[in-house]
Amino acid sequence: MPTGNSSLAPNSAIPAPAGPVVLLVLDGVGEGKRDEFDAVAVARTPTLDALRANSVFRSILAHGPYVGLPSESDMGNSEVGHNTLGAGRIFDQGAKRIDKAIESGAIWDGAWSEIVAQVHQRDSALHLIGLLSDGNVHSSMVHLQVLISKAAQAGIRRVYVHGLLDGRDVPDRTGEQYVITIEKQLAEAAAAIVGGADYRVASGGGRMVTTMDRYEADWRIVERGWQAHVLGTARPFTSALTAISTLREETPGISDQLIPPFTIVGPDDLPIGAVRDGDAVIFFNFRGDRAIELSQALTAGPEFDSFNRGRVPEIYFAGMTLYDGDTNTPAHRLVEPEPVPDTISEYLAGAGVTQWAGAETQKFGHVTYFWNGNRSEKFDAATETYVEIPSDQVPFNERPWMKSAETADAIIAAIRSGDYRFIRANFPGGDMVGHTGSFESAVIAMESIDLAIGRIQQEVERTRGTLVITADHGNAEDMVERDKQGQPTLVADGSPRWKTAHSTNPIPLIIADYDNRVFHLRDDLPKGGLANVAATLIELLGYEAPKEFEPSLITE
Ligand SMILES: O=C(O)[C@H](O)COP(=O)(O)O
Ligand SMILES: [Mn+2]
Ligand SMILES: [Mn+2]
Repeated sequence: MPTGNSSLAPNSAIPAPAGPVVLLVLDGVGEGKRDEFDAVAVARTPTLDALRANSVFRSILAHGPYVGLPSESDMGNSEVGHNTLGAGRIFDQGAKRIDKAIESGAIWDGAWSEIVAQVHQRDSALHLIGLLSDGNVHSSMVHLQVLISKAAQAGIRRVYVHGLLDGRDVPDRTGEQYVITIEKQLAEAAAAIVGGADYRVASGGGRMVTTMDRYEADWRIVERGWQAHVLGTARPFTSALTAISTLREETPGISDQLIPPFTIVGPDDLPIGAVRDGDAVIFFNFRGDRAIELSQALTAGPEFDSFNRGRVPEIYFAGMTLYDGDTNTPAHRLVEPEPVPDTISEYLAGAGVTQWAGAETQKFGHVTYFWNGNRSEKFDAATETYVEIPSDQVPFNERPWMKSAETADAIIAAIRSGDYRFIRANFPGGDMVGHTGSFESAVIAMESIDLAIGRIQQEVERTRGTLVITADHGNAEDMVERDKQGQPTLVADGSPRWKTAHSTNPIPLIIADYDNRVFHLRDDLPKGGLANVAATLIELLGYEAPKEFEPSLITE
């Protein structure tokens, strides 16, 4: 039985097209300066260029307040972007939700009191695992700092931070600064505890090789994190700063995200903060995609078979928030999420509109789980199909074409089947290759995506459907770190300081209709953004958009 809301009325002005409405989300493809650091502009993209020139085209906003983030300077990201695309409305998101729970004190109403009770009763340690970053995408330094202060106030005597290095949502090669900040706070907090306390960084590693895998793309990443944080058997160092400087010397130019995992050991060569029976563990990341797998490893029983965990400590585990609503992962959390109700998928399922969603592994959950308001189950299994194409397990600058061709194959098969009225897919190249900081690779990523779009476009045209192309946030269109005036910055040898993070740029919206329907862009929505896309899609499918949605960007 569909769980959908079935109140979509037919649109009297814009009829449904003969063929499907096909939405392509080009992950991390914004509207840039079209200069030599804009991989989207530098790439040879004849199909995208022709679509921009010959169909309905405008740019829309995908950052900060337009996707529910605190300020204009917050770059967008995939979670909030796909949540907003699917919800058709703007909700408080990510960091902002946790910030509010800290302000109101609600953060201490959930699992926190059980954590404190456990640590006192068992005379055990509290472990804080997560990303050391102020990118505000997966985690926030402020949240970690608040937890450390609160632990000290609660008189907890042993606190160990297992800190992952970012270099992906913040400028690269800045990892040390975050470690220095946290070590200083840990030392101050410990010094203030009467009778002495042990507050230290106990392990770490670059986030793309340690712990933060997503969508089960490569469990070995989580296994390495398990060894570093839980077992304490990663490569030993006497401090996190020594670890980072040594590992950097061994691989000059290494990105923070790729720094191998490490464990801090004491003079006896034993790990200072391995996870033991009776301990409490908080994963302080708030975003789910890259937090689910370690959470599973930390809480699953003997049936767990994604890697061999060896010793499995008996612990109290809590996440910062709920990471997966369908599997209730994790069972304990500090902040309860606000569900996103009445997404576009739910409305379409309720109206009986057949839907297909697909992407390669790296973004599969984005077009399903995030798109559906953090829900991985379908609304109506009878009318929805999800297809995942396995991603390569390599740094993506080495395979920048990713699975663009295979994704196009799957979309074309879905169109040809005639079974689906709404098809949505994600092409990750602009984002995943943009994050590597390799400009040449990002150009190739865009060219391979353009080739894929060309093939899809022909099929949409042949079936008299509508092709809609947008993105979720920027990345590949601005590949250089800029100063406050927007000028590119250089490294010591005069080469550009390549940027690995997202941008705050607007993103494109292209609507190419091949059924000769008449509609125009509205001119009264200059601040239109991702939240306006769902209503636009519903109108393009031939229905009236729900009243609670942000308005459609088109009019008859
Ligand atoms: O998880 C990541 O890869 C980055 O932190 C954010 O990228 P995404 O929001 O595009 O997934
Ligand atoms: Mn993205
Ligand atoms: Mn990204």
